[in-house]
Amino acid sequence: YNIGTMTSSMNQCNTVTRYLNQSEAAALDQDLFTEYKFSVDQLMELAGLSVASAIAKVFPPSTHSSALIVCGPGNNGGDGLVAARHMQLFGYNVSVHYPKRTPKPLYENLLEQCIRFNVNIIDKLPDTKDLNNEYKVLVDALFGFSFKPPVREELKPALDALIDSNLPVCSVDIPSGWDVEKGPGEGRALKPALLISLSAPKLCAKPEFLRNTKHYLGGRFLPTDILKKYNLEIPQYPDQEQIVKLSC
Ligand SMILES: NC(=O)C1=CN([C@@H]2O[C@H](COP(=O)(O)OP(=O)(O)OC[C@H]3O[C@@H](n4cnc5c(N)ncnc54)[C@H](O)[C@@H]3O)[C@@H](O)[C@H]2O)[C@@H](O)CC1
Ligand SMILES: [K+]
Repeated sequence: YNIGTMTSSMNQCNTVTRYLNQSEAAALDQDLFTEYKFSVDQLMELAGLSVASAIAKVFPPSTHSSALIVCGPGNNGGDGLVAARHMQLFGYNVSVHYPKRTPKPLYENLLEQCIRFNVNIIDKLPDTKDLNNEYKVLVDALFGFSFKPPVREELKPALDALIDSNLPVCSVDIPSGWDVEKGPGEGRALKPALLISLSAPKLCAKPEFLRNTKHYLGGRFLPTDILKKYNLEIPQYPDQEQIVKLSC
């Protein structure tokens, strides 16, 4: 009896049965802002903190000291800027590449905070060989649930750098370049080593698309009524942690 209990708790698998489609992800986001009166800054801070926490769990600073975060123009990029600051506090040596900057106070302030926390801002990405030599882990904060493929020319070099590198890539919410509902598609696609789904997993995070990808859930801010409204059952977060491991 005792052994059985132990085995089953050791093999415990956290799985989800419901995945959000693209319009549900956007609608849930809107509900949090309009009905629950959250500001973007609040949710982005929690999202970015959970991203940094999952990365530190899987690729800790003791073995993966030097990290490069590639940030896109939307809120996914904002999550990356927040994660950059927390990772710096966790002991990483963090660099940020932020090629298309959105001129809004939220992003400008997050970038300024990065600079003040000694995050290194790099305007030009090194070639693949130098990238592989200079960093230990990459963070993909290019596109989130609002992305529609194919990627436009202006951000293609940033996505290509993530795809071409042989470093582990940690994707924020959606592996960039993937269809939010249909996954990586045919041909050349990013293969993240780690995906951190935020608030609830989207369809592209189904296990069939994540065969060699570790999967965590973060963004611990969903009220019970939202879970009910969207028919979501998410695993329980352990204790006070910001993240919960999905899959076995
Ligand atoms: N409710 C949640 O779970 C929360 C989500 N957050 C983050 O917000 C993300 C969604 O943010 P947004 O809605 O701002 O959008 P995204 O960050 O997903 O991307 C939108 C940006 O990408 C550009 N873009 C879209 N398709 C493109 C293409 N084919 N080629 C080049 N550029 C393209 C758009 O012009 C826009 O600037 C989520 O994935 C998550 O990371 C968090 O910040 C806060 C809370
Ligand atoms: K991403």
